[in-house]
Amino acid sequence: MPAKEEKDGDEITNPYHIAQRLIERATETLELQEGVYDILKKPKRVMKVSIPVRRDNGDVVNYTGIRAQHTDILGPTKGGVRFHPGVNEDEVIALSMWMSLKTAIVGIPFGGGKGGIIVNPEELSEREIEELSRGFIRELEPIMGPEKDIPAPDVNTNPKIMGWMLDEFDRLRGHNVPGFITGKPLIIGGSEGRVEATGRGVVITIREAAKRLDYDLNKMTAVIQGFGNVGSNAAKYLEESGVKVIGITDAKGGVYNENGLDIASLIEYAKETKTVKGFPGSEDLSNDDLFSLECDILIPAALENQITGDNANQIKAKIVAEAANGPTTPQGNKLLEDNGVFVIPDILCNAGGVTVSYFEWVQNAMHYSWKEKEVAEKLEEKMVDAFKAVYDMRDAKKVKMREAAYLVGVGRLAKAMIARGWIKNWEMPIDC
Ligand SMILES: NC(=O)C1=CN([C@@H]2O[C@H](COP(=O)(O)OP(=O)(O)OC[C@H]3O[C@@H](n4cnc5c(N)ncnc54)[C@H](O)[C@@H]3O)[C@@H](O)[C@H]2O)C=CC1
Ligand SMILES: O=C(O)CCC(=O)C(=O)O
Repeated sequence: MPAKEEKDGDEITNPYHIAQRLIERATETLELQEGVYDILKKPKRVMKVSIPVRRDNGDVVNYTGIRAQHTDILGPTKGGVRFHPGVNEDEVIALSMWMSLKTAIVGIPFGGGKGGIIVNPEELSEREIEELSRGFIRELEPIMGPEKDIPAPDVNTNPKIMGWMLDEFDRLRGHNVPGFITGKPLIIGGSEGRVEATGRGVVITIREAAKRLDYDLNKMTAVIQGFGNVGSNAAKYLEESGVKVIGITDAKGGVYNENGLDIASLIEYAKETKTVKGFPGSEDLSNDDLFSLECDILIPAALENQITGDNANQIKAKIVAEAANGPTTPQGNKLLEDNGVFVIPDILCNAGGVTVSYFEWVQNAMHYSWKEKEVAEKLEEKMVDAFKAVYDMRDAKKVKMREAAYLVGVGRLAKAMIARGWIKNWEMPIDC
């Protein structure tokens, strides 16, 4: 369904429609030919596959996997694979569109891709998850590869799963292809700093925002929704930057401590118990209460559509840093902006992950590896430049950060279309 069928006042929660609307608006502001939106509004390719898995009890269950490749105009499509019962085609497409914009904003030579399997991994044994992961790659191998489409971790996937996926791909090709996947274990070509990269990048963008807004991080408090890869690393780097993290929730519950949670101990605790809930020395906290807590920084680091027309007015934070992809609906976003909240949009805020994935791919191509310090320095430079590009666009066009990010992302994709001869007789009206 085209995005235009929804009216402006409606609460739009379909991520595909949200992505389309924002891209369309950017193409209009940039006065691009309609053909540009026609290209960007849908993915270049979507492949849906069946993955039969023999369960431990002998039953066979046929799972559905999806891979969307939005555009490869800047390079091979790139993006994570999530395992979640809520995965659906529109969600995966939207996530692939956001990848295209994200890679353009940080200036790396990748297009946008994303994948998912409709499954609750908590219901599967480790052997079953391995079989499912290998099956996903077997089915999608024809459209993947280091110069075509490169997967990585996302919700409920991790380096161990990337290792299985790489092994399956290598067996199919008959030789080692380390650049096929990123976020893999170090011993088989992973990069130092990839596990931490998204959280680290989130905190760099918060620091850059605080500088511009003249806030002192040492006097700030933060709350985080989601304590997986991204949320836990964001918490760690926030604490290191002097921010007091007072509230955290995950899918099973939440914790609050007005004096600040001890993040290193909480990470250990959550590793053992698979949740932050019940962390000694803290009070219980619900997701609803997290959003309305008195704090300076709110970081949604879980799933889409968490900040909506229903709860955005309750948010007291001065900065919302979107570590998750698509955590805010358009209505929620409007309320945040009307209330003067500084939003660091997802396609900028969480771009640290794919940036270090790019460094991993480069190291694989060189058959060489960098030390963590070098990776962290390179990430710092990319994130600072990306933040500046978006912030400068915000000033130049007198728009909010989200719209500015879309103008930078779509503008750079349009520049590539000019360079490839897809658009003729047109010049960028702004520098991006
Ligand atoms: N892993 C990466 O490098 C990147 C991830 N992202 C995005 O960041 C977000 C989180 O991803 P990861 O940390 O990798 O996933 P993860 O699987 O490691 O962690 C997800 C966390 O969200 C929590 N969660 C799930 N549903 C929830 C709910 N309804 N309420 C509260 N918490 C809930 C889970 O309990 C878990 O703590 C996703 O939107 C993902 O697309 C974005 C860029 C890169
Ligand atoms: O590291 C990557 O390639 C992709 C990470 C990702 O899925 C994302 O940025 O949403």
